[in-house]
Amino acid sequence: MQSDQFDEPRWLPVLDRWVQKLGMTRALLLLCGTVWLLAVGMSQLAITLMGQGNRTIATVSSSVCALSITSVFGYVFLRLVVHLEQARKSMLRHATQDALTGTFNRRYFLEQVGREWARARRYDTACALLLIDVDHFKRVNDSFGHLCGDTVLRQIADVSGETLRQADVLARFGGEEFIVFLPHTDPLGALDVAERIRERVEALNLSWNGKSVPLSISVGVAALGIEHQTLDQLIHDADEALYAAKASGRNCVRAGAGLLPGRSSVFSG
Ligand SMILES: Nc1nc2c(ncn2[C@@H]2O[C@H](COP(=O)(O)OP(=O)(O)OP(=O)(O)O)[C@@H](O)[C@H]2O)c(=O)[nH]1
Repeated sequence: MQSDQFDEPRWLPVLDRWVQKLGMTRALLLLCGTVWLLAVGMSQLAITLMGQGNRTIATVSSSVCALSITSVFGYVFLRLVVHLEQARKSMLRHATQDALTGTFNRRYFLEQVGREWARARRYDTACALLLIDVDHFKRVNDSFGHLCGDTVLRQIADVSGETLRQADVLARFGGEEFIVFLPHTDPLGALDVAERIRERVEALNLSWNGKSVPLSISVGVAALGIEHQTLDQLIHDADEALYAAKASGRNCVRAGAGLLPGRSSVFSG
């Protein structure tokens, strides 16, 4: 997970307040006037100190003053650019990521996958969806505390992320629920990915204050078919499959109706 802390120059809020108070035009005029007076004053001082009337000294001292002032302004400008870029990245993270797990958030998932899903439908390519839900998560929170619960969510996000391909999209869909979009993946491939994630979560072996935390997930799988007119319908199928996984005793993978006609659509833990 990335931190939202960034190195904000301390003078930036002061500068901001100052510009707000005076208005941009007046602040700029005041700044230019001060810099100009400073430049003239410094070069005059240098000329007086180093010998009056000497043209070479005057030229050198004015150049030194101009260079120092340019350096200060260059520094301020560069820090502003760096700060703006950090702020932009931080805003982007807030808009797209879940703060706890570092996965994408629900809003970004629906936006991003909405486009990919439409493309898959349009060009008739395979794609699938997984809904992952932590089993008895309330018990984990109640027995080990919310900090442990948060760690569980992070670990499940990490394990899922490590199992997926780069083109797959993983997001936190709700409290203890994750969603995965698998582009160019047929039903068998999707079941395989779901089962691998389930196995890896089961093997996590997390202990909290010396006690082992029982961990498992249930996964519902749905794959794009002609009956899916909207992304919501695909999600709904995955949700029904997840419900079936919970009803079958949890810690297992279930496929949506009609995903694999004529085959067993069950993987069990
Ligand atoms: N630690 C932590 N807990 C959360 C977070 N978001 C949701 N929860 C908790 O997740 C729990 C979900 O509980 P339930 O919906 O009853 O589900 P469950 O206990 O996992 O039961 P099943 O899904 O049926 O296996 C609730 O206790 C929520 O408070 C979070 O960000 N951190």
